[in-house]
Amino acid sequence: MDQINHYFPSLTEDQIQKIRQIADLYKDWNQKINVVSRKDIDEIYTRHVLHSLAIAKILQFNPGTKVLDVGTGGGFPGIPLAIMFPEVHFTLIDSIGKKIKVVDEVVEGLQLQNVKSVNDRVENLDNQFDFIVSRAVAAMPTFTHWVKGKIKPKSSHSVKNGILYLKGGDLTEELQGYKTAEIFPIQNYFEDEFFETKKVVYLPRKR
Ligand SMILES: C[S@@+](CC[C@H](N)C(=O)[O-])C[C@H]1O[C@@H](n2cnc3c(N)ncnc32)[C@H](O)[C@@H]1O
Repeated sequence: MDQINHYFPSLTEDQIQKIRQIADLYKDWNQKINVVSRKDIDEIYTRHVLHSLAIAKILQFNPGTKVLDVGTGGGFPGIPLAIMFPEVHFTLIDSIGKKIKVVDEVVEGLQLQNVKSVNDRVENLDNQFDFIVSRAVAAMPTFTHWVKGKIKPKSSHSVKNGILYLKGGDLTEELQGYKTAEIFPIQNYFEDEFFETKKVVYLPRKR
């Protein structure tokens, strides 16, 4: 928790309060529906909250931006990002109903007004978004196939709309064929060995 304050000094008292509540809410819900591994729940601020917020180090979403979190599970990276950007509209989608139940309970517990949840496969969504965020869902070729056509062409940001994906390890092979991909090592932003191999992959929308 202290780490989060340190890396994001401009958080308001309300945002800090909400982030503080996260551990209790997940510890409680995780006993009923397992969405976070046991080892990770003790390190929820580093492994889930801070990891999710790495995306905020790459891009500050403008107010009014529409962001889709694909395969959100229990709400990562969507929930921490929704706390960080209260004026941005987040849609969190997962194909497993009980995971979305946890998302709904956490959203209610934190009184987040900017989060909508959807229990479906992303392929079935018709809407378009400015950005798609995700972590640990599918290899990039499968993922980009699933979300094809779901990113709006016009951007209000200084960069093109696109995908911000949290990935680990050597991505050389997986990202072959994605010439416009940019890779941001998270250890450049947060000093914790957990982030040693972790990256944010930014994939701008293709024309
Ligand atoms: C390994 S979990 C990751 C959960 C979360 N993103 C995290 O990092 O904690 C992958 C999630 O993706 C969901 N998922 C897989 N394929 C999906 C699809 N096509 N549409 C929506 N959700 C999907 C699964 O149900 C699962 O909850």
